[in-house]
Amino acid sequence: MAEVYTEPTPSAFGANPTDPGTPLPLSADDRSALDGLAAAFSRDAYAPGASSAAAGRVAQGAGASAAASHGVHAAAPRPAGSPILSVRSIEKVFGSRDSVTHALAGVSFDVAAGEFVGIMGPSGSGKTTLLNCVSTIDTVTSGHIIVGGRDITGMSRRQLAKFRRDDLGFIFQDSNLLDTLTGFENISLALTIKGEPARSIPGKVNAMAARLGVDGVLSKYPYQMSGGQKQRVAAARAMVCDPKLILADEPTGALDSRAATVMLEIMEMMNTQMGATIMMVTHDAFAASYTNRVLFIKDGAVFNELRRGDESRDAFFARIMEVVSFLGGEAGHVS
Ligand SMILES: Nc1ncnc2c1ncn2[C@@H]1O[C@H](COP(=O)(O)OP(=O)(O)OP(=O)(O)O)[C@@H](O)[C@H]1O
Repeated sequence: MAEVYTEPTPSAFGANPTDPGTPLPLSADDRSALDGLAAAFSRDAYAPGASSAAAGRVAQGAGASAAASHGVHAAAPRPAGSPILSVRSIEKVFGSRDSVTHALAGVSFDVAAGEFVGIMGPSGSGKTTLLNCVSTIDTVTSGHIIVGGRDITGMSRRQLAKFRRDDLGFIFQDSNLLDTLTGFENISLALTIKGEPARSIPGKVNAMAARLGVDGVLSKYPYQMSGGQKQRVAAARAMVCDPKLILADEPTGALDSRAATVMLEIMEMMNTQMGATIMMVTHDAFAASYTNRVLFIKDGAVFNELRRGDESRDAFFARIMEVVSFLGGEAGHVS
């Protein structure tokens, strides 16, 4: 889609993110947006009054000297091998008595550090339920989910909130950027909520944006960005806190084929060069062909698994399509 340039309106951090300027007071809208994002990052532990404190820290972070901003953050590549995620015999039952759905009926698998894993399966097979359980949006009926050696199924609400904030990064189909914040502010807010010292925030945001090719849109608001730019800013927001695991839910589902390809190449780079461990739910075999391994879910259970190995992406795509066709052929190449 052609990008229409609109002069950015002054933000709370100045128009140029590399020269943040004097922080302006946040409007009531900005504050309520901050409340929303803080709640998303830390739903249960979020305390009244935290928004203004968080906003203050964002403002300080963005206003810190640009010189301090060169303490560039880059996630250290993690060696593949040890599992970051272990899913053990999880079941999820919805409803009761007359109307019971076994959305997950004993799912087990591991995701090793440094893997990029795709989850595919027909509609209603349990992909979203699985993602929701790993992301702690939902709870399992039985079984265990272990992330970074800790069983999240036994955590308290407060521990879960901290876990989501510290250990997980999210990329949704709709970028879920806050409309009233610029790209810079959206990314920096993730660091602020995590408690990152204000002086190191601009450097980390600018460095991550540069790696993901969105340094040119940091002063723009989401409505001034293309769909692909928004997704890449969302990816930068997910990556900037160096989470153990990035969960992506149809990250290219709303993009045209060109923007989808750029996004997938960025995610591949996040995995291979920046050490991100990624689990991505997708209907799209083309998107899945960028991963190292695809797990196929059917009727709430792991039905098949394909590993890419040294295969070309095209060859992997062809094998994925064979399984998709066998399962009912609802996924395919983005047009
Ligand atoms: N809150 C709920 N209450 C009752 N049943 C549910 C609920 N959420 C999901 N289900 C059922 O669980 C099963 C798995 O749903 P899920 O959304 O995980 O599938 P999916 O593979 O993500 O599907 P799609 O590809 O269409 O998004 C389906 O039969 C669905 O109807």
